Amino acid sequence: MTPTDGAVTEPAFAKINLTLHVTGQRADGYHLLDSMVMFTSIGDEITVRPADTLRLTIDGPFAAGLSADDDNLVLRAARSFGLNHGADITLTKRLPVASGIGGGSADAAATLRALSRLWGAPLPDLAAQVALGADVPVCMSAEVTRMAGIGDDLTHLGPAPMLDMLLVNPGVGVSTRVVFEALARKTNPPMGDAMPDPFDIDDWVVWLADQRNDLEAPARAAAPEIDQVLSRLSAQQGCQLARMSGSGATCFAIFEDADSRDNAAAALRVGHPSWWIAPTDEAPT
Ligand SMILES: C[C@@](CO)(OP(=O)(O)O)[C@H](O)COP(=O)(O)OP(=O)(O)OC[C@H]1O[C@@H](n2ccc(N)nc2=O)[C@H](O)[C@@H]1O
Ligand SMILES: Nc1ncnc2c1ncn2[C@@H]1O[C@H](COP(=O)(O)OP(=O)(O)O)[C@@H](O)[C@H]1O
Repeated sequence: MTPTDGAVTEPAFAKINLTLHVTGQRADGYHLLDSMVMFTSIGDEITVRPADTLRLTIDGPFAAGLSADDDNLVLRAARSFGLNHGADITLTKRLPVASGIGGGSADAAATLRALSRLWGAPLPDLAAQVALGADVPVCMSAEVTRMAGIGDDLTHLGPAPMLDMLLVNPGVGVSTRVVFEALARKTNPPMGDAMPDPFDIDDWVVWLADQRNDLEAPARAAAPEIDQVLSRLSAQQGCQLARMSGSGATCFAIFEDADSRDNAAAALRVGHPSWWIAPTDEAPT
């Protein structure tokens, strides 16, 4: 890539639901959420270049799990501008597919940002973003965000605290729709109003210990491997908290420091060569 080929690159950071409280269900079946969302520095990447027609190429370690057909969220995002413009789009897929860390939604959001810059066009509105995926609006920014409604009511809370995080996926794809449908009780308490000190990770850990992911139980029933991931993560030295993100199956753990996180990653890789194990930290904002 040369700086003169007109390329625009946007990161599609992994989305982590630090909490995910399901507080109700709408008449159309969509669930109401109260979720604390943050982003990590690991993620997919979208690059767009000027072209006459729309084309998508996928590379990266998880490229084989996806096809570049019209249903790909990247191409759906491009068409949502309602313009007949072309672009050569490259998606570098580093996140496992259907894994509770918003890969598809983050890709769609990054595509919207990149094409808005390339085409000089305004971003599609909130309704158009939600139509791509309920998680697309929150993925438009990398800030810590309290997400309510079905994903369309956002309160941005600023940059994430500095933290040392390990993401682990047991290599099992989980359907978001199936997990929501299997949730036994649809009305559960929201997070409450007391919030942690935004810059104090110890305060976050104490606060998170009192919060929940209501989708963890149905996801664990669908994919029992999640039990093993959570118990292995919790047993690692320096692990302060381990929990599932989104509808699973990716779990995250917050570690005391980068050394204990990296030691845990090395230990888990030995016992579980097929797991996706990604040491990471907070996304830049
Ligand atoms: C559960 C969450 C939490 O952040 O994340 P992931 O597990 O997908 O990462 C999201 O709400 C997922 O958002 P997203 O993956 O964009 O969902 P969509 O494509 O719009 O919907 C997928 C399926 O989940 C259900 N769904 C989604 C969002 C929501 N608030 N209520 C729902 O019931 C929908 O009914 C649909 O059948
Ligand atoms: N660019 C994309 N990246 C990931 N998944 C995509 C993409 N385009 C379409 N999909 C489809 O969207 C579904 C949800 O994927 P994903 O967003 O990764 O799930 P999750 O939000 O649970 O991590 C998958 O079944 C996948 O086939």
